[in-house]
Amino acid sequence: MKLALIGFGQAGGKVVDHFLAYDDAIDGGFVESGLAVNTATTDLQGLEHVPQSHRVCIGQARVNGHGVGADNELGAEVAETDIDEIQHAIDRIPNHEVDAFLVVAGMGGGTGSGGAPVLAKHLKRIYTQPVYGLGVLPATDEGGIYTLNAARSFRTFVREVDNLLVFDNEVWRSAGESVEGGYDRINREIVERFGLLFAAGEVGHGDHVAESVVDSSEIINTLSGGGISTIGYATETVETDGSGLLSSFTGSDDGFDDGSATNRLTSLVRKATLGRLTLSCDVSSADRGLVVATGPPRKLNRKGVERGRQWLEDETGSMEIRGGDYPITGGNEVGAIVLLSGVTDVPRIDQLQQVGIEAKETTEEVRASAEDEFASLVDTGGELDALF
Ligand SMILES: Nc1nc2c(ncn2[C@@H]2O[C@H](COP(=O)(O)OP(=O)(O)OP(=O)(O)O)[C@@H](O)[C@H]2O)c(=O)[nH]1
Repeated sequence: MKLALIGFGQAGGKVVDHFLAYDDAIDGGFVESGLAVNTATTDLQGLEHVPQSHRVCIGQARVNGHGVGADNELGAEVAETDIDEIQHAIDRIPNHEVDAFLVVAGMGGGTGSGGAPVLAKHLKRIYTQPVYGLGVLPATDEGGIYTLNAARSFRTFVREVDNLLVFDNEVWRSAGESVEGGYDRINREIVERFGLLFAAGEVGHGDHVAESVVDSSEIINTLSGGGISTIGYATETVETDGSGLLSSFTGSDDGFDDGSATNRLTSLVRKATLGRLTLSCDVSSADRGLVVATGPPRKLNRKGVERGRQWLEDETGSMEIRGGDYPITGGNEVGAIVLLSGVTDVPRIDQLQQVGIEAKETTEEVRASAEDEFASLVDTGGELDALF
């Protein structure tokens, strides 16, 4: 499916930059346009693939190109004030070619976490296409302000988008990795999972007609109904060097074995679902799901996808599990992407919400005690007045 990608803030911009590179590398055709919006000019300058004309610096009057320093209320304010500038850049996207918008942002900073929900709300008012969010959660040791920003912004972002796809930095970090090196690797993991999913819905890709190609309406239907989504992905290397010539005459295989293809796909679907998800959750709490088998067309079969799909139906107890293929010629990996949508049992989000509630209570306590102090000062003032 064709996406208009809009990266908000530093993390958002970098992830969109990676999406553009990935789309090119796999010839995916799922990116219609990629934009980056930021309050910091240096972040915008650091991008490699987003065209200059698609980089929008907002909040110049307030922060003069220096970022909002993790103040997400300020991030939201400047996004509201400068929404016309962002719209101006979006106007250059051929809107009729776009199946959906995807607003990408780190939830822990100021610009993206404040601005992304504002932009999503605006887009939903203007366009008829779905508006999805891709929210990156901060790692837990990044500091209180990041967690607090994420806790506040998450609720708003979920409310404003048609579905919030989530990626949790905490789960994907590796010990001993530099921050920058780590982000580069993590960003590749992000775009591989979400990119393959969206590329799968881009009908007409490649020259092979799969048994049951996933199309964009299946992705849209799985995401519709709102809430939050997570993705699992697993791959296996396969032999692809059978003799093509003879097999094309005999109709026999080039190493293709229906039974083992079925088994392979079924176990890949299990691995993808039960392995590391972009956001950990209780799989049985998913409301809807989509299974996509990727890889060389001759290694994919309908039965394997169907078995995997049925297994996921049993795991989730949901009747809304869809399935299909995304054939990729030339590779030697078979994979399964599992999209779980409308998940509700997510410990990480409960933890974030708890932080949000505690922060609100602390703020209220601080305010109440400040008011008490002020009142007692006024009282004392009254008593003092009476003395004179
Ligand atoms: N996955 C990933 N996360 C990132 C990356 N860069 C920053 N982050 C995360 O994003 C959060 C910080 O958000 P940023 O996008 O840097 O901040 P911002 O939206 O630009 O806001 P300000 O810097 O406050 O103006 C932190 O939780 C980081 O862990 C990245 O390239 N990839």
